[in-house]
Amino acid sequence: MAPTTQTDSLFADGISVRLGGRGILSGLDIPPLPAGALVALLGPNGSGKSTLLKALAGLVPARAARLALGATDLRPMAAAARAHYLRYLPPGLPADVHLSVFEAVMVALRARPGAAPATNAARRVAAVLDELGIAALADRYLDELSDGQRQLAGLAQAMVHEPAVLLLDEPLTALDLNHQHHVMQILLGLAHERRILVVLVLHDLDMALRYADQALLLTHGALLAAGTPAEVIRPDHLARAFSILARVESSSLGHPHVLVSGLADSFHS
Ligand SMILES: Nc1ncnc2c1ncn2[C@@H]1O[C@H](COP(=O)(O)OP(=O)(O)OP(=O)(O)O)[C@@H](O)[C@H]1O
Repeated sequence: MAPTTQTDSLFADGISVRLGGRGILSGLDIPPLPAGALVALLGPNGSGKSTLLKALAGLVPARAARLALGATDLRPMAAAARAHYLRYLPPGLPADVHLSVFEAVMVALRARPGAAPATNAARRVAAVLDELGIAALADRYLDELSDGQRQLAGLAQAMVHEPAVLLLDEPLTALDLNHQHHVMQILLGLAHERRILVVLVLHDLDMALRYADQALLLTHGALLAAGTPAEVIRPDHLARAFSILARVESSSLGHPHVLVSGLADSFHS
């Protein structure tokens, strides 16, 4: 396997996925996503966001004209091999796994090629739990945690691996407001300081406006818009994608917010 550095961009062109006899993604061209970027994947329910992340991770059968991390062609790799480069975190961890949080993160770390010796590994696991503010959960069992706590444990599993690309499917969904911002700040740090490409599905457009470097907006399995969050999260795009009448205004704190004034049924397609 060719060595890959964490400074490579992800290239995904002509991504097509069929599931259950239906075309879910049809020749989707994603602009190159650079290492070190926090990319928000946006779109209405059923628009193909999860399918796209799974296609990148090799978890659903997909065709691609190009799928590469830098010069490394990911297409011939099965999901297990791709996981060394791209780590997919589903929206919820299975609730029936009887491992402690520490053990679960350790298992993830040991699965990494060239895993660190045991004492370093234990230190690394403890550091990640600490960084996420869940050190107190280390000895708790996954099947005894709340959904939000389990989501943070899943994030620790994904982070400890330090892949080149993190693919996070709705990582904020079960989290309270404090943890949502905490996690976004951690992800921003992973992107900007450790040069990891973080692609995350978000339903909260304000979070995307506030934290993301780039945004991708999907509708009906196609890319409606790509660019900076301000370029993507615009009234005309929101009307077409979400059938809402909305505008973006700056709050008194200087953060942009989406203000919804109504539903735009006439835009619904
Ligand atoms: N295994 C499957 N078999 C058949 N169709 C599927 C399968 N998985 C997803 N789909 C369909 O693919 C489309 C895209 O689903 P996907 O989960 O990617 O959407 P999403 O944008 O992530 O939605 P949400 O915001 O609701 O999570 C939907 O119409 C869904 O019904």
